[in-house]
Amino acid sequence: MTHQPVFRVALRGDELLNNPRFNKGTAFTVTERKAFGLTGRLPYKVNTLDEQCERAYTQLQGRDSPIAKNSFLQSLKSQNLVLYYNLLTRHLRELIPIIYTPTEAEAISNYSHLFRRSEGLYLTFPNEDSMEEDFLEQTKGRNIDLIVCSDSEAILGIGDQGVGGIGISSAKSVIYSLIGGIDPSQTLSVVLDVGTDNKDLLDDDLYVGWRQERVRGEEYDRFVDKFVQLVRKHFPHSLLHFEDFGVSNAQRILKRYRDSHAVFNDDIQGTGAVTLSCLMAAIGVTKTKLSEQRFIVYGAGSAGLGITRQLRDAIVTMDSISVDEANSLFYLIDKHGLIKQSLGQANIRDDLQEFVRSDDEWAEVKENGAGEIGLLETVKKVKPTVLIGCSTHGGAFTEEVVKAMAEGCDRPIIFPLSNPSKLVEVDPKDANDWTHGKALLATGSPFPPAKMPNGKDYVIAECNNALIYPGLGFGAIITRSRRMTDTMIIAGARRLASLSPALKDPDDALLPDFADAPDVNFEVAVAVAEQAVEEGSADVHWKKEEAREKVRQHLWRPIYGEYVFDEEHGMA
Ligand SMILES: NC(=O)c1ccc[n+]([C@@H]2O[C@H](COP(=O)([O-])OP(=O)(O)OC[C@H]3O[C@@H](n4cnc5c(N)ncnc54)[C@H](O)[C@@H]3O)[C@@H](O)[C@H]2O)c1
Ligand SMILES: O=C(O)C[C@H](O)C(=O)O
Ligand SMILES: [Mn+2]
Repeated sequence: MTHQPVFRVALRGDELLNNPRFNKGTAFTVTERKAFGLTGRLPYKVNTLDEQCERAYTQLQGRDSPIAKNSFLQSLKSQNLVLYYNLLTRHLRELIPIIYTPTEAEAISNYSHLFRRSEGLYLTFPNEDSMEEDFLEQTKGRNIDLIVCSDSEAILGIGDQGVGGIGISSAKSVIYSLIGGIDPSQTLSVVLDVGTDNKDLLDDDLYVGWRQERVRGEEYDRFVDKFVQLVRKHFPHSLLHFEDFGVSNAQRILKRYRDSHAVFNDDIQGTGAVTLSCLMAAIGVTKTKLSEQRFIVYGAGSAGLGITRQLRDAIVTMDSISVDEANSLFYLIDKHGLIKQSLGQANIRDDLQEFVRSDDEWAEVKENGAGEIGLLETVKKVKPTVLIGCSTHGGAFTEEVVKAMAEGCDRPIIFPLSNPSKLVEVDPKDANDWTHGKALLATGSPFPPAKMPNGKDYVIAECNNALIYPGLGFGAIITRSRRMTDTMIIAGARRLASLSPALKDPDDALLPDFADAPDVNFEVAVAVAEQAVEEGSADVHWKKEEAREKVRQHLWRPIYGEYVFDEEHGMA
């Protein structure tokens, strides 16, 4: 039986019932009801957490659509955190897609219309002067270990969502607590509302954010910098997680701050890490080396470039080849086709320069190699072994593309990673059918199993950064690391790869199931913590061998504590 912790609490009556962090609803005991002035405020029966979960689950089943379930759970979260997390823990596989990808995308795009209650911290451009005051007000009395923030410019694949981006910061924070075991009261979700260029939102009278075009350039940088400096000043040991920034800001901000604080960009680094793990599992099945692959990455934004760099670095380290040789294995395609010289320097972002292909290579395909080269042409010429999609272009991997790829290699590795589900580059069921079960598949959103020619199910791995970032973050937090280093991330990715079901059975999924995500992330956190201590990124006095026990001790679990009223020293 789990031991019940004892908390000193200063709140009474309605204040206690209205505080989601401390509220237990009908689970307050008779003694607590007397001590906290609740006897007349609650119905007679004292429920157990099991009973409360059963009731909440039944109520949830009464909602008929994913978005209605999402709203129900959102409201439960604002009433009783322990009950919310406990319920989710019991039904992880079923409920993660409701509170996270893909349903959260729908909730975010309707944010202003679904709005009922605020959550997290809204830092809005015109209120820049009071930013520190607002920040301190929101975090008063709490020790914040984790801050998730978004400026909402590139939310999943659905683009600029303005103030609704608070939804992705909150959902990512929830996953940290649910899967990673980070105490939710030590997390902070932030939206940096710097306006929006989403015309529908600008035209919407009910829009609840700052109805102005996006601030860019120096003013934007100053605003972001002010926020980052506040985080560094007040919570120097925290992890600052950036989510769904526009591609050029994402890269720039990460580079700017990564040597002075533990910052982490999930779309770049989290996605790079989970995809590396997934690929390691896939080449375990094909019995080939990383450096023997030819890669096409379709969509060269935050995720595409993050993945490319992560894979490239892994190839250099693991297969001991030069950076140039490793770069030459990658073909990146974006809106204007293959990224090659004739696009012109001005049209190619700086951070893509090392992956620009020469025109000469394409002289047989197009005169002088100039002109746009599309996906199908690239597949036919390059004969890729790996095709990764992070383009937001639903259906881009057509039957012709997939079949052309299957002609060039025995076991095509195809990861259509765009979210939410409707933007997936190819439905995994189709890719499986078109390749007669030969393709090794993973997607960014959850999909049902595909049928193999022998009638067996092929479980589609969910290659979503949520399978790894909670563990990466926990590993960094528990070691009080002041940097999130590449080596810490690789340690986590390798540990995740080692847990792939396909290592035991090549017909099984490439990555562990999300139902096992808490155990998987525990292992990732241990690997990251070990690495942080060993390399000296950690700021703790314990040894690498103690990492496992330390992670275990710090895991937060959604159970009720026993409350003692203490007006003077209690929590409020
Ligand atoms: N599975 C995961 O864990 C994961 C993680 C991060 C992002 N994603 C998904 O990947 C997608 C991209 O995310 P991002 O953060 O990199 O966004 P981003 O805006 O930084 O990048 C998208 C890129 O795709 C390009 N693009 C758009 N249309 C295209 C087309 N028709 N053909 C080729 N390229 C095209 C854009 O020009 C841009 O460079 C989203 O759908 C997102 O949900 C998945
Ligand atoms: O949010 C997700 O599901 C993964 C990823 O960070 C994305 O932007 O799509
Ligand atoms: Mn994201």
